[in-house]
Order: sequence, then C-alpha cells, then structure tokens
Amino acid sequence: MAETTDPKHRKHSLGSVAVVGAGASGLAAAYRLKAAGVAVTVFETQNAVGGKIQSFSQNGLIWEKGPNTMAENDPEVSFLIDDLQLREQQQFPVLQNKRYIVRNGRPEMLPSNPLSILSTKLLSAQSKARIFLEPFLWKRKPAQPNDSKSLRFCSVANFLGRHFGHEVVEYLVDPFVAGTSGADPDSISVHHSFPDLWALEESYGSLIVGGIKSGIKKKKEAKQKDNKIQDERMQLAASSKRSRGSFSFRGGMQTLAKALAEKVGGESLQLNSVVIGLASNQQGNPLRNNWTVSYLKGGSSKKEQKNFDAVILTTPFHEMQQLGVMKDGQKYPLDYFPEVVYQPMSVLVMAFETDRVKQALEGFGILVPRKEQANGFQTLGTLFSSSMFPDRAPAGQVVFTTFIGGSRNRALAAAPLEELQEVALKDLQRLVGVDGSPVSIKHLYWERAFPQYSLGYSSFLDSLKKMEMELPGLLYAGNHRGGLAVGKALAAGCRAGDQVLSMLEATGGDKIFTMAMAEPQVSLAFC
Ligand SMILES: Cc1cc2nc3c(=O)[nH]c(=O)nc-3n(C[C@H](O)[C@H](O)[C@H](O)COP(=O)(O)OP(=O)(O)OC[C@H]3O[C@@H](n4cnc5c(N)ncnc54)[C@H](O)[C@@H]3O)c2cc1C
Ligand SMILES: C=Cc1c2[nH]c(c1C)Cc1[nH]c(c(CCC(=O)O)c1C)Cc1[nH]c(c(C)c1CCC(=O)O)Cc1[nH]c(c(C)c1C=C)C2
Repeated sequence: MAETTDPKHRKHSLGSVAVVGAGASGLAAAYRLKAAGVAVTVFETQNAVGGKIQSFSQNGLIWEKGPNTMAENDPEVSFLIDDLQLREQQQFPVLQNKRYIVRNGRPEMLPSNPLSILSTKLLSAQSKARIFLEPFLWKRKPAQPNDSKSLRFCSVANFLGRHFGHEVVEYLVDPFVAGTSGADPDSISVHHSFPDLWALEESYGSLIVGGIKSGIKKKKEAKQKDNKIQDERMQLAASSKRSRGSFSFRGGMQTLAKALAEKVGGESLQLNSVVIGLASNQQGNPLRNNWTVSYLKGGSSKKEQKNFDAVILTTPFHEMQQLGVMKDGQKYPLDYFPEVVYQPMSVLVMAFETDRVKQALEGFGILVPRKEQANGFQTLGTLFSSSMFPDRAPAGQVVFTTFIGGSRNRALAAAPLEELQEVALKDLQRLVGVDGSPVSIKHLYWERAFPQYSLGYSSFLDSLKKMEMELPGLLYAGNHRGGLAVGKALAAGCRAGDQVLSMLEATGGDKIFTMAMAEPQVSLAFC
C-alpha cells in the first residue's frame, strides 16, 4: 500500500520507539512521535504520569510536591501548550514580580527595574555603583586564548563576582541559584547552568550591555518571525508566547502531564513497568527493530521483552546506572560516566488560619541567602502559594510552600517532619509573622531533587555523547542535559522526538544513523 504522508492516516509504517520515563521530557518526546504517526510505548515505574510533576488536591487545598510553576522560553513549549489547548488553563501567579530576599533578618523587595536598584536596601551604595559602572568597566575584550580549563571550571560565583562584586553574589546570585536548583553559586558551572551569560561576555564584554543589546535583537527577530508566520495558529502561539513570566495551570502542574498523557494515548502508556535492561543488536544489516527493552510489569518478577527501532531515555542518571545495557550480545558498561551530584530537598506545604499570619506578604515568595544563616535562618525560601494562586487554598486560610535542604544543609533536608516543621515555623514567624501551628501540613522529601551542573560537568555531557555515538538509536532527553526547568525538559523531549523521527525517516533504507545530540555552540571566555 502506498505510504501516506499525513501522520493521521499512517499505519505506524515509520517504526516503533520506546520512551523510558513518563516525566515532562518523556511525555513530550512521546507526544511528538505519536503526532508523527510513530508507534510509541512509554515505560513508567510509577502508577502515574508526570515524574517530578505531582499535584495533589484535598479539601480545597491544591499543592505541588514538585514544580510549582514553569516558563515558556522555547518555541516547542509554546506550540505544545497551544496544541494541547492548555492556553485557557494557564494560571499566572498574582503579583508574580513581587519577590523578596532576606537582608539583616528582614524581607526586602527584589528590585524589578533599574530605578528600584537605586532605592533597594538589599545592596550597599558601593555595589549599586558597581552595577551601573559595569558597562564601562567591561568593554569588549579581544577573544581570550582558547582555555578549555576555564570553560570547564568557571563557577557562577566567580564569573558574576568578577562583573558585579561579592555582595551581589551573596545577596542576589546565591538566593537565585538556591531558588532555582538548590545549589550554591561556587559549585555550579556558569557555562552549563547559564550558557547565555557566558556567550554575552564573549560577544559584548559587559553583561548589562549584552543583555540590553541581545534583548533588543531578540525582540526584532521575534517581530520579523511573527510577520513571516503565515499560519494563524503559529501566529497566535507566537503572540501568546509573550506571556507574563512563569505560570501554572488550573488544578496544578499535573494538568500539563495529564494533557500530554491524553494526547499520547493510554494504549501507549505502560505504567507500573520498570525497565531493567536495554539490548542493542547492531550486527549485520542495520535494519530496524534492533533494540530490545526488558521490563518488569506491575511488581511481577517475570521479565517481559519488546523490540523497538529506537529508545529515548529520560530517567535520572542514578537510575540509568541500574540498567543492564547490552551491545551485540556483550555487556556495555556505563562505568565511564563520572558521578553526578544531586541536591536533596524537603518541601513543606503549610496552611494557616488567616488571622494567624500577622504580616502576610503578597507576591511570589521570599528567598533566604546563605549569609542570613548567621542571623539564624535555616530555610532556603518560601513560596506564597495562596497569594500566587488564591483558588488553591481553602477559604480563610493562607498557604506557604517552604523549601529546606539543598547544598546549604543536605542533612536537614532528610530530617524528621517534626524538626522540619519547627525550622520552617521559626523562619516564617520572623518573616511573615506566623503565630502558632498550621491547620494542615504536607511534606515531601526528595533525596535526589536536582542533578547539579557542577564544575567540570562537560565530562558527564561528553559521556552522554559517547553513549549515543556507540549505541545508535539510543538518545538521552532528561533534565541532566539542557536545564532543570520543566520548560527545558519539555523542549528536550520534543527535540529528542524530532531527532528519532529523522532517524526513522532516514533509515527507511539501510543508512546507519547516530543521534548524538547536536554540539551546543558555546564560546570561550576568560573565567
Ligand atoms: C521539589 C522540586 C521543585 C521543582 N520546582 C520547579 C519549578 O518551580 N519550575 C520548574 O521549571 N522546574 C522545577 N523543578 C524541576 C523539574 O520539575 C524537573 O527538572 C523536571 O520535571 C524533570 O523532568 P524529567 O522528565 O527530566 O524527569 P522526571 O520528572 O524525573 O521523570 C523521569 C521518570 O522516569 C521514571 N523512571 C526512572 N527509572 C525508570 C525505569 N527504569 N523504568 C521506567 N521508568 C523509570 C521515573 O519514575 C520518572 O517518572 C522542580 C523539581 C523538584 C524536585
Ligand atoms: C527556595 C528553593 C526553591 C524554590 N523553587 C525551587 C527551589 C529549589 C525549584 C525551582 N523553581 C524554579 C525552577 C526552574 C529554574 C529555571 O531554570 O527556570 C526550579 C528548579 C522556578 C523559579 N524559582 C525562582 C525563579 C527565579 C525561577 C525561574 C522562573 C521564574 O522566574 O519564575 C526563585 C524562587 N524559588 C523559590 C522561591 C520562593 C523563589 C523566589 C522568591 C522556591
């Protein structure tokens, strides 16, 4: 029968793909492949989709065990939100730009524009001067000698400290890094965590000048792109993409996971199924169906197997290491990978009677810099959950989501609930005047909440590339590459799906196709 080009009518003639993991990246990859008419099977250990995305609802309280918000910075994400008809479900935090940072034991508003930098109590006059002088102190330098060491081992603290000084690192950079990864700015690579910053210095010298010029350039490109977009739907996506910062969905972030799962289709979701082995048979003619996935279903000890043309892996690396990988009948050891550091995190969701919160703050939330531990604070920060999304708290209650642990206090993340509640109440009493105990408390401990993009993280990324080169048809798409954010995981999943689709289309005949991720283009700069 002649192959149709319309995915809707194709009878899966393109091939079959296994996706391991039904988190944001796995669901996005499966969504992309299914839309193109590929037979997809998503294997997921848990009896639910979403991975780290887990929303819960009880007696009028909606809370998140994982992500509370996401951003829409990649075109794939904007398209996915429109295609899933989630635009109407998007929920933007009320007053989302009202963010606070603790200084000298008190919440201080984070400056949200250049003028408010002049009046903020977060920084000394000297640091403010340093920020305004940065464009003049950092003229574009001639390209530095290619020093891969500086590229691989330049920390966020070092890089931004050189531009703006120590106090900016302590009271702006440190809380931002803790509030977006649970890490500290001395331990993470600027090149892997903030690749755009690295490129700005290389291209413009000054980060402020570079930020302004690249912002203007992006706006111009977006306008030109809008003008070029013929398809009304894409035009809508492009225009609606200029959303107002980060957001969630009605009912919580799980709404996104459920919408993706529905689009992928229940027949493609193999829940309660843990993958224990991947075997690649590259011998002879590189025809399709050269991947065998072994898995245990529903707690049974009976191993089941299924063959596929390609595999997309989205599991955290510590779980990937448990997989038995075979190549042409021989064990393929993953022992050339370096260890990955993970940050632990305890999340406490506490609801209080409104009159028990004496100095409630409106807005997104509050972050505690490491330096404020000297003033007795132990939490990393707290989201003002019921201020962000008023429809998620029972009437007459105020809800906070407090984060404890990270690199700042790994042991405390694993402490018993009683101790965590005491720590959180002590900080909230000082910051928002909480008086007394919560009417309800939910707690989740993540032993490995976030992979850390440490100094020298290139060696992990190089190992991923080696694995993909040596095992044609296998691609990694989880949050250990390309960013931790939900939006970045979705984009990675979409791109992995597209890459596998190209492979399937290219190897309709007998071409061999390896799917090493395109080398991210980075430039060298002096660290
Ligand atoms: C507490 C917390 C708060 C966060 N807050 C935010 C936020 O506000 N905004 C934001 O943008 N990001 C946030 N993040 C980050 C974001 O949620 C994650 O980076 C992202 O969801 C990861 O998606 P993933 O698909 O890469 O991995 P995961 O969600 O971890 O999915 C991997 C899946 O693979 C499954 N799996 C593992 N091994 C196997 C196996 N052998 N067989 C079958 N299945 C397997 C797992 O069960 C899991 O479902 C937060 C994360 C945490 C932990
Ligand atoms: C205090 C600890 C944490 C809070 N949220 C997280 C931690 C560890 C987890 C987290 N939050 C965000 C991300 C995505 C990061 C990214 O690369 O986009 C992750 C992994 C979203 C986020 N949270 C903050 C910022 C600036 C962002 C980026 C998107 C946005 O601007 O909204 C800061 C922040 N995090 C927390 C609070 C209370 C807070 C600010 C007041 C909690």
